[in-house]
Amino acid sequence: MVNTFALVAIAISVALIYLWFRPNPNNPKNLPLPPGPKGKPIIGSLLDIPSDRYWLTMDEWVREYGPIVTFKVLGKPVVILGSPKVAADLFDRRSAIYSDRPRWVLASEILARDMHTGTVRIGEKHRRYRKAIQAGLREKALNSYHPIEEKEARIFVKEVFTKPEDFRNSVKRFTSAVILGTMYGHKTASFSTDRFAQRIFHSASIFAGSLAPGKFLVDVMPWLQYVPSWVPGAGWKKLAAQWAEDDRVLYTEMLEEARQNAARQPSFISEGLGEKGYGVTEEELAYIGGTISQTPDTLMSVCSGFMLAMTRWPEVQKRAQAEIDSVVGRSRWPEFKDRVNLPYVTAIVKETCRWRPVAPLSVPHASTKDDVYEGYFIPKGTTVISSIWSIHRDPSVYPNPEEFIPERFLSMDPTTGTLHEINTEEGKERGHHLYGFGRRLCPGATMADHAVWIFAANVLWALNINRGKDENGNEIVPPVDPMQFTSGGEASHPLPWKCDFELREGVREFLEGVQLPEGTEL
Ligand code: HEM
Repeated sequence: MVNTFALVAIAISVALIYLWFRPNPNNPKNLPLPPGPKGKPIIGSLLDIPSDRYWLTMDEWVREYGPIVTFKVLGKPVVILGSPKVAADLFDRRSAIYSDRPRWVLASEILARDMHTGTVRIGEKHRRYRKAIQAGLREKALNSYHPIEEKEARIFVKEVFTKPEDFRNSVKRFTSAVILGTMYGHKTASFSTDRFAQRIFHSASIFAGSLAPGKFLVDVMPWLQYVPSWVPGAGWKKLAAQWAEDDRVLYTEMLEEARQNAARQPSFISEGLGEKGYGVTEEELAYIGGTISQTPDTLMSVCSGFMLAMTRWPEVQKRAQAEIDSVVGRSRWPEFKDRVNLPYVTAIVKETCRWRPVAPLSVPHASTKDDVYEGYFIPKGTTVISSIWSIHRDPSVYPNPEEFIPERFLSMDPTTGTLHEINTEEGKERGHHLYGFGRRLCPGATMADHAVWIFAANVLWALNINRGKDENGNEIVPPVDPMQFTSGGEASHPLPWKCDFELREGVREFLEGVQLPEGTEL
């Protein structure tokens, strides 16, 4: 009897040892994971990732271990891609494998009820949502948004000149007005009085916060979602349910507003309603709109980054103004049609996106198949992060990466002396990777780029952004190191800095012609 038990115990032990150590049939040579920090037993590198500006830690790992790094959290590998080549190899060239998202219980399943285009898992639903967005953002629609974008950029100039102390809210108003106007046909009043503007920023900050790695235990231990909310420590469930309900109400209200505005101002959402729509249900359309309504926050960060760079590098500002004055002149505002003749302004926008990327770690992807890359094994289900911060600092692609150098995106024709846009090899048409990669590439990238460009062109034409002064009247050079940018969440914004706005020649009379929407408080 004892012998039988012993034999069974031995057989089970041998089977378990075999199962534990057996070679993975997809990794018969037992290739290693990409190199990286060892971490601690069981928890791995969980405690090595600070809650503050964690992209800087990941960037240090890239510098130490190379352009592809692995760290582990509770036994699960996370891979960081830290060069343009590696990111393009995996996310673009192997997009069939690397286009899923990790499972986010709080952000995706609870808050977004599995209908957020950016967090939904790869598959039929994701394809349908992307198709809907692409249908809504086709070239004709993007061109029809130009009058709204141009008008809002001029309202920004008027507002910021009148209330310079409140310029951060004016930037928020500009980006909200562009998105709410084009997506819903909504006329945005002041940031503080508008019906939707503050709510979309609030919703975006909760959503971005809920994506922060390790912030909510339920993402590490999904079973926690089934613990009743009266159990000590499960109070987060009530809060999450409230956030989810606030978002549902907001998205539904905005969709209804688009329906009412359809005749006066057709919009992305109104075009998607009804039988001819985009092939999604009305509820899904509301959530697609909801996903997009979170983008004023990221747009605001790029526009503020541009203003900070102009304060810090006045010589760049002057050169751009000289280009604008020679092409546009002083008797009209810059328009989209000028873009082709303003390569230096375009290069400033690109350099802003490269220099201080608003999403320094982009949005994580996940793999759906075991894979081998450059002698390393990457198992199915691995979370793969593109460290845009590191990618935009690869000195072989972007020499002197800490310097703000728009010229890196330009070449000069030696015979005519005219400037032309050039793009870096892996950055393809944009020259940077702010908008991500592959099948998850931001579908709003062109629209976002238009909004930032028209903002930059109009601000440079109308205003000098001057440095603030200290109590002795000396100019304050604004600090621009990474600590001057907010931490946490997915988006990083410049912290407040001192600057002044001065109207350029002949602009005052143009401001009189800028009509402010009803409800605007100046
Ligand atoms: C400066 C502004 C913006 C930035 C920096 C930005 C950046 C990004 C990034 C990094 C991603 C993830 C890419 C990846 O996973 O590889 C993304 C996804 C997305 N963006 Fe944007 N975006 C901006 C504006 C917009 C706008 C204006 C729209 C729509 C009009 C938009 C719609 C989306 C959607 C729907 C996704 C999810 C795509 C997917 O997962 O398939 N974004 N964006």
